[in-house]
Amino acid sequence: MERPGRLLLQSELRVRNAAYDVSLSRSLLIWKRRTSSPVYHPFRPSVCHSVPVSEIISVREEEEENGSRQRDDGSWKKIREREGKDCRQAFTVLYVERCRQHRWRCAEVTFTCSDEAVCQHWVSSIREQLATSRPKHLLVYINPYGGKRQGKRIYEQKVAPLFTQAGISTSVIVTEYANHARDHLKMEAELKKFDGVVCVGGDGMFSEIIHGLIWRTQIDCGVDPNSPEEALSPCSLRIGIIPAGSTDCICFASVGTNDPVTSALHIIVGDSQPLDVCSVHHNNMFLRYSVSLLGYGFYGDVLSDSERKRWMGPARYDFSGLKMFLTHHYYEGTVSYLPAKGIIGTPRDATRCRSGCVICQHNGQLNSERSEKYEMDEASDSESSGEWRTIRGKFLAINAASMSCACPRSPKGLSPAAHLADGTTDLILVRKCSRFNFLRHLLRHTSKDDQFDLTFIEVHRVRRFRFMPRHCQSDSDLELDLHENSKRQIFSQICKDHPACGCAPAYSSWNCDGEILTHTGIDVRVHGQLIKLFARGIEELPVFEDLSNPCAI
Ligand SMILES: CCCCCCCCCCCCC/C=C/[C@@H](O)[C@H](COP(=O)(O)O)NC(C)=O
Ligand SMILES: Nc1ncnc2c1ncn2[C@@H]1O[C@H](COP(=O)(O)OP(=O)(O)O)[C@@H](O)[C@H]1O
Ligand SMILES: [Ca+2]
Repeated sequence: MERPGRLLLQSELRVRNAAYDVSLSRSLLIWKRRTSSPVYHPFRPSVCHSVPVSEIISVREEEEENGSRQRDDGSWKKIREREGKDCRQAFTVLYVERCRQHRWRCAEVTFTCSDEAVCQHWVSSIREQLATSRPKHLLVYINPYGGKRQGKRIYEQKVAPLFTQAGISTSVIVTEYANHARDHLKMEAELKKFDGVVCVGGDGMFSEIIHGLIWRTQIDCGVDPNSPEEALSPCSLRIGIIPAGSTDCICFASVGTNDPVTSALHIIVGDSQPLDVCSVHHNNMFLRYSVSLLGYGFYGDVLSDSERKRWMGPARYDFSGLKMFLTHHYYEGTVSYLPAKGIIGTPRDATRCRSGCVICQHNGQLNSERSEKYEMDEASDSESSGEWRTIRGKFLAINAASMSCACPRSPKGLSPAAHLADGTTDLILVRKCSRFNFLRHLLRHTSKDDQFDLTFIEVHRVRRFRFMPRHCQSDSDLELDLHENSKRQIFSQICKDHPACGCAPAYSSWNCDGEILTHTGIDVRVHGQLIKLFARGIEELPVFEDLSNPCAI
């Protein structure tokens, strides 16, 4: 915990009729009960509280008459003047309180003082400290059809009242069709008016938002977003995620919980968490961006199958997951990758990406130095330097996790040691194995056991990778792709008719943050810290009482 630093203000104020010494510094608000005797009272409620200024949600003035509080609106003032009653001034501070499992809630404390000037001085001093990195105007997109179709209700009931309380103004767009938010951000939105964008929906909706925002940023900065070699310009607007989808793994992996109120509070206090973004190309043609999972084979098949079962809601993933596990298809192809050099951390170490992650800071710094060098010496990272490695084989799944991909289904995620902002992605190859072994691997996502500690799994931390399915010898041959796909449809029909024939389809599809990609041969590149979220990474849970507690000073 932070030390209080130089005091800006100190007064004796009352909280629920007890006297408190209240102090404000740039970093902390502390209220400490004045005790007449130094004797410890075990049954008295806690006597000293402190709140980091960065976690104060808002402050509002109240007025109090003979102990009964009333909001400070004009009508009350008139009554007071007319009747000339004995009034005391009060103000309420709303602040973040931590609950179980990384959840945040809004708590409040009301201070009363006899002097109006003192009260106003307190209110204005606290407000002054809240300024800087907090958003004032937000552009909100709601997907009314995501998850359990509760997006609009969640926003209106749980989030909008908090934004109002914090003095944030909003422009709200309820989307009317898929890609509405993306296209609005790309072409129409007056981004200069806003300090951030809020996405109410799931991973698919978040994907729309980043596609709009990244595209728009490149156009505004004169960068060609189609080129796989170009260094993309980072987006300045932060994005807040109010989880209202089916998996919500981007929210879960960056906040630690899928809770709309917690997300709203991270937005209000102006948190900032950089995030890596992968660009996905096919033959130098831009396809999509990905921030969480890019999965071929198992996760691609689960997604394709589940899209037809949207009516089931989030349960469609369990249904399709079981079905694709039983189907047990494998796919042949070639994976090549460029291992991340000079970084600290590996996909199999015990460190976890947490709030203020030093690995993200170190590797992020390294990336920005590298990209400066890269601009001077364009060939430094290319194939010509011969660092690429190639693996040919039969795979049940090929997954690239740019972040842990933790979600309620798997609280540690697809790659538990992956980092939000280290400029790398963890490439996980699951080779063809028995159903029993694949089940062991899958089940380990939900237990403490290491899901990579199996002979048919390998995992590499990479900056770039490519995949080429076996049947696609010349990757440029789109016609062949189409031809093979129609062949595949015929085969799958035959396979349905003759379930025992055992032949597997040649192609799966890529699951790119919950969207299906139309091409199978892809070239993926990580762009370190390209976007920023209103989040701070998962907070380490406190182990024991902090010795540097300012109340102890
Ligand atoms: C037999 C026991 C199996 C347990 C396996 C648990 C592994 C779960 C790992 C899930 C990783 C999810 C990564 C996130 C993907 C989302 O982008 C995507 C889309 O999410 P959305 O519907 O937009 O919220 N969801 C899925 C399931 O593909
Ligand atoms: N108004 C809309 N109507 C239909 N689809 C939409 C609408 N708005 C967004 N979408 C699309 O819905 C898909 C799923 O959204 P998402 O919020 O991720 O929910 P889920 O987590 O349930 O998949 C996304 O691909 C998004 O592009
Ligand atoms: Ca990463």
